[in-house]
Amino acid sequence: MLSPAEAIALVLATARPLPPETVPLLHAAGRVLAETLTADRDFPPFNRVAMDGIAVAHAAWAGGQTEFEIQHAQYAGAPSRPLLDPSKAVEVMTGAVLPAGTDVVVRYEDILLHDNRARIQIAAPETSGVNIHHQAADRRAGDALLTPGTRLGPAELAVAATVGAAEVAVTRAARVAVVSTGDELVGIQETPLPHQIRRSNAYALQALFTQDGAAVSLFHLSDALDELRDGLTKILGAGFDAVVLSGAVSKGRADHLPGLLRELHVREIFHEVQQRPGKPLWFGAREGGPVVFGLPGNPVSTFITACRYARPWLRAVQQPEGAPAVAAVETPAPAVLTVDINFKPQLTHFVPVRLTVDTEGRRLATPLRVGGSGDMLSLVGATAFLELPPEPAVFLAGSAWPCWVL
Ligand SMILES: Nc1nc2c(c(=O)[nH]1)N[C@H]1C(S)=C(S)[C@@H](COP(=O)(O)OP(=O)(O)OC[C@H]3O[C@@H](n4cnc5c(N)ncnc54)[C@H](O)[C@@H]3O)O[C@H]1N2
Ligand code: MOO
Repeated sequence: MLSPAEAIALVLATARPLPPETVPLLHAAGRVLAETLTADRDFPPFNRVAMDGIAVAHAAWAGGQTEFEIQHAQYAGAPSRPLLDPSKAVEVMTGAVLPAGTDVVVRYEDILLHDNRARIQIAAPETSGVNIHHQAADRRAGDALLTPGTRLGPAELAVAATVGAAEVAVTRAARVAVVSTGDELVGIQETPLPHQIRRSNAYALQALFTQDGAAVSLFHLSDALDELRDGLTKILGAGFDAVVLSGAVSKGRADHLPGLLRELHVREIFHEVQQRPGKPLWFGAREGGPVVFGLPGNPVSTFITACRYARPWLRAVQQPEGAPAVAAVETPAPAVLTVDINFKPQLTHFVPVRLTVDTEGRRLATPLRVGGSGDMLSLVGATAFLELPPEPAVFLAGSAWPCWVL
């Protein structure tokens, strides 16, 4: 049986970059850039006044002059007017172009203004340039500011806006079908009969994949073989990039999916991974069609396997052509267990935890009480999960293990 590392390698080997598309910047949050955005001008584009006050010639001030007549006022957004007489000053506002002929700004807090004259109350600095954000101090025109493969968060969107990228090329959103299966499951508006439950997995998966920019469609199919076959045939041919099923991949008589998927020409790449939860995980791909994740139906198994296998695939396919696909997939950072964990089976053990940071900056992982992989309530408050290897059987408090942040 495959280890999680072998399984994720097989999953990622199927990831092909999605093509780019152009979207308005307003709709680009969370998407992955498929072009290079360059500085269209210097940053800042002019010597920018950084404090409200007066601008003077440093040479005059350093030479002993402390009283300056105000020649004019320079506001942000107004074309720059030079200082014509170096013994005078210009009142300047933050964001204004520094007037030619001046090279230092003195804050209002450090001057007295009276009768159109300013008296400076502090000693001149040794050099000019104080309180000025100099042209090109941050970047030069033509510099690459954002490169392909960058996820557009708030900071990146601001950069795109400032270079005038009203539209940006991003990788197309992955189209994902989330399909729950099972005759015991009813819709969330329905009142379940005693032998039924409401379907919850699809909502967790929808939220998880949407966070990564995917366009998710929800489906539900019953366990009846004919309905399952008809439904899956339609879904597999509907142009999705990935089909994510939950349930019906284990050994029960109604667990038809592995056989049915083979019948529908979805090539099995693996079935079962040496792990808990999530051992019955199924993964395959259809030639010219979607990849298919058959996630085990128990809610904790569904959630953990979606995070560990489906989400990295989603991130990998969003990396544009040429960008290293594996760069999309973060590596787990170690976290320190706060309690002992005993786990004897020779399986990788995924443990939902809450992460905190101690006074020395170490990441601490406190396991949540999990009543088994059907206990979906145990995931509430989880911020990460540990990946404990098959050996040893006892994981001591104070030891550090790979940890995936949710
Ligand atoms: N004889 C064996 N039985 C089982 C094995 C095994 O190795 N041998 N593996 C167990 C493990 S581990 C898991 S996990 C489950 C996975 O089974 P399936 O993927 O076939 O899932 P189902 O049987 O369809 O459902 C399991 C459980 O989860 C509930 N469920 C399913 N879908 C949803 C949903 N969308 N929302 C909420 N809850 C859902 C379902 O009602 C079941 O209670 O198999 C073990 N059995
Ligand atoms: O591994 Mo199953 O996924 O225990 O619940």
